[in-house]
Amino acid sequence: MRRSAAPSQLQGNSFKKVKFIPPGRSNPSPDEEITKMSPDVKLLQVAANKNTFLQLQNNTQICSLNLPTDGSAREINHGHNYNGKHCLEASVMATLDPPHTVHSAPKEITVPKRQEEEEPDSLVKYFSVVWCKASKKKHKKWEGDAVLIVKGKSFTLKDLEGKDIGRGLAYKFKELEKIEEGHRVMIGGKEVEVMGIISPDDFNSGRCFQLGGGSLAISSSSQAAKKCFSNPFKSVCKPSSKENRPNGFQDCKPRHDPHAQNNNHQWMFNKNCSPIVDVVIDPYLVYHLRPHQKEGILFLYECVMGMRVNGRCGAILADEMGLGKTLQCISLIWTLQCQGPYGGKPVIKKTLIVTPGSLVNNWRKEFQKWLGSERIKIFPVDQDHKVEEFIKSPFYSVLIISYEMLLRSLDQIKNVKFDLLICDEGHRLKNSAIKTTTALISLSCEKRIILTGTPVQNDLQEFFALIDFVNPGILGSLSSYRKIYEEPIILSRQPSASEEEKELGEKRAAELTCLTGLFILRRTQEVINKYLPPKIENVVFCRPGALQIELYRKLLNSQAVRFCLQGLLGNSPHLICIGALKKLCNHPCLLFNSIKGKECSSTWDENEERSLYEGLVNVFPADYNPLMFTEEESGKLQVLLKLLAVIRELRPTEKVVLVSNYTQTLNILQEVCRRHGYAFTRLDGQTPVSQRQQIVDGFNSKYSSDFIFLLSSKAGGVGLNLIGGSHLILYDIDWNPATDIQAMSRVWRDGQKHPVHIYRLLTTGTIEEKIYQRQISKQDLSGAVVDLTKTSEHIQFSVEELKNLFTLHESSHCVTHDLLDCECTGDKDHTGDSLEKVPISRNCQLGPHHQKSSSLKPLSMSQLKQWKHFSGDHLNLTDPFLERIRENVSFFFQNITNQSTVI
Ligand SMILES: Nc1ncnc2c1ncn2[C@@H]1O[C@H](COP(=O)(O)OP(=O)(O)OP(=O)(O)O)[C@@H](O)[C@H]1O
Ligand SMILES: [Mg+2]
Repeated sequence: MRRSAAPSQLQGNSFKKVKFIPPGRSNPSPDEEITKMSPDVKLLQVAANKNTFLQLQNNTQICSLNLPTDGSAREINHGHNYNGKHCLEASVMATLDPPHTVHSAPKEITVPKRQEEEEPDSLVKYFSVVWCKASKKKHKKWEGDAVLIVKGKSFTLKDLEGKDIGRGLAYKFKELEKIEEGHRVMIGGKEVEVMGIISPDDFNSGRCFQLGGGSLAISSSSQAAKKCFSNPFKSVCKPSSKENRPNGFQDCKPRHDPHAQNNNHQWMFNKNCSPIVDVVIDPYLVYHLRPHQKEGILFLYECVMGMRVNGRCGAILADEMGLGKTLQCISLIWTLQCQGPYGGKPVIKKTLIVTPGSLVNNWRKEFQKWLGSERIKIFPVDQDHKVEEFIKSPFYSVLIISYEMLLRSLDQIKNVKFDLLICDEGHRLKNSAIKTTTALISLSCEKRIILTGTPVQNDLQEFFALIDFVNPGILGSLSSYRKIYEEPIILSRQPSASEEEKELGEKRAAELTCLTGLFILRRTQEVINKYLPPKIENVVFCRPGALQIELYRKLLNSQAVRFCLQGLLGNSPHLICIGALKKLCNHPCLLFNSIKGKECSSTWDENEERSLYEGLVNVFPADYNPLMFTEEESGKLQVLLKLLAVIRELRPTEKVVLVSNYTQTLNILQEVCRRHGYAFTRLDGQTPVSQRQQIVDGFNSKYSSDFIFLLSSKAGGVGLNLIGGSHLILYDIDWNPATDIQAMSRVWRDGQKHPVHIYRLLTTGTIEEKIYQRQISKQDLSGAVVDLTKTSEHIQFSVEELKNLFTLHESSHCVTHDLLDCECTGDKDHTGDSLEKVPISRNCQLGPHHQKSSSLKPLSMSQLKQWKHFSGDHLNLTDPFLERIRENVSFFFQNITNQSTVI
């Protein structure tokens, strides 16, 4: 029989194909490769083996990067530093349950119930097959590889993208048991020939689809990290034919020693057979590097050099905020720009760093901080420094540009040959359709790094986009990824999932984590905790003012709210109601402004906003002037003022970062600063990008007289260092815990000299408490919230939830505490069991075994219970700041991290 054009004939069947050869690259036959192995290369290996191979040394002065040329180097890299760890590290990123969209899962088998009962599970078998349309032709022209699942008496045929392409029933039971290679079956109009057996493990993990899908160039199994330096020829078998497989497929032996020295990297990158030299990081930098940063640089080096995944040069560094991703990249750039493993020749000449506009100058400053101005010539693009200048001058090696400017200068940038591309805050590339992503994809640079402090596995499709950006095609096409990974994983997380579906989903998730863990690294804040001062976090429940309560009641009685509670959510009136309540919590004058603004507006939506605001204006005093607002009208504002006063008094040299999500609220806070003579500076969405760094530097400077930094968290939170402030007050709460966490991370980071105090202000019994509960309750950590781009518009509310949201709890000191099932009455310091005893539960797209605690994760209810907590009436408050504000506070939660750190 001739099997012309069947893919299997060219490369062996799907699970026998050569591994580690990325799609698109030629896949030379093993024999060809072996004959190419020149004596020179062997000599070179000997030379290489004599080299002191590259390890991260404990000596802070020397940090050299490994070049994997022999087995020992392999062990150092992956046995010691990363083996298995990456799967673990990568897993830490995942935080959330599956997104709300539920995809229909591929149904493996549909067998009538009665049959299923008769057939034992052990009869599920998997085969790799080739298929073609049924015909009477003698010489078959096979059309493709596929996976055949035989369960009981039923067949399912899946193509290598995971799609069902055929189903069948019948066959006698005994015959089914005998299926082996060479066997032919007819399924749904297709003729199928069995090529080999697939182990359940290979099927469950999805590996049997990978290579044939033209996707993964990575070794199989959880040992992937270790194997990525193994011989690329190791899995090679001759195309299947009965002659050379006398004992059946499973006895098939590799033709070449899988443990032989790996020269693959050299084959690809050292064609001139240059001598191998150690790549050593500048001791000037090493002196400052933290251990996790040394590890991170080694990781980035291995990724961009194509050492972790053969021929793939992308990486995602997803360290939590403040871990010094910038310094790690600067070290990498400086190292690669000066040297390389082959003949010492530099690996890169030009680097492109794309970053949010507000951070262009931060990058410049960091380069200056760590390398001074002489070593490396960087070119930050701003109004006065255009890309043309960079292009014309051979002087500069690093171009730093904002995402917006990149789009405008794309044509010019495309003409420059960049060897390394770094995308800071790169989670924005999670949408492959947006212009920025397509622009960056169009750049030919192979070595790509995404930096992000935000977890990247919240949404499996966004995850795919990020992975596909750094290592294009590594997960195959989006459609095959969906079938093989996303759908089974999501399905397995549904409450209705069967055991089988759960197992499959978990295995696929584990496999995906392992594969991507080779080039994703995430470390949590804990690795730098020991370098940081203590952090005292407080959740402060502020009693609402009398006017606030009256207006709140009135709003809840409005027709608009009643409509919402009847489930009439057509034009999203609930969002308008929520917005009004939130404004009221910040200050009644904001609500007043909205009412007046709408009265004058011709676009006032008759049905919704009018019915919400009806009669409200009468609750305000007749001569109410929002510009003359008083501080007593808002519970939170009163607390804020007392807090500012006590900070000023007790810590006269310390500064405060005051955060709100709303510009209008910042206006009020600014007015309050003015009234009380507090010097302030402000950064919000309107602040020109060119001025942002200056404002930040000004505040951080010890010579600055500014006491307060007014920050709009959404506008400018990401990436900023505000270590000049040691008190951070979150004036309002966002639905999305990530926004708040981002803001909080601005002050508690490397370089902070003082103990950090964080105050989160919530109005007792109101919607703010509900949002907080939603943030921290496990159930609500689902897809919609932990992502900076998601807002309340993305959250679906049931009528029940709205009922709860639209309730004012006037008699409670703290509804959140009431919900904790805590026995205490809040009359003394109360802390539950030690925090360690409480399992920290995090929901993760990639499964339960990928969970790890982290200080930057949203709290869970059970964790909150472990915080010290007490009511405002508590007599002996030891914290002098809390003591001063207690009068307006009904309840406190407090947690101290790093209490023992000596600063
Ligand atoms: N080894 C170090 N020693 C001292 N300071 C350091 C070190 N590494 C980084 N820093 C400082 O820590 C601060 C935070 O670093 P960086 O801005 O790079 O964090 P990041 O990981 O990018 O965080 P984000 O996700 O918030 O952007 C910077 O001021 C940086 O200079
Ligand atoms: Mg950063």
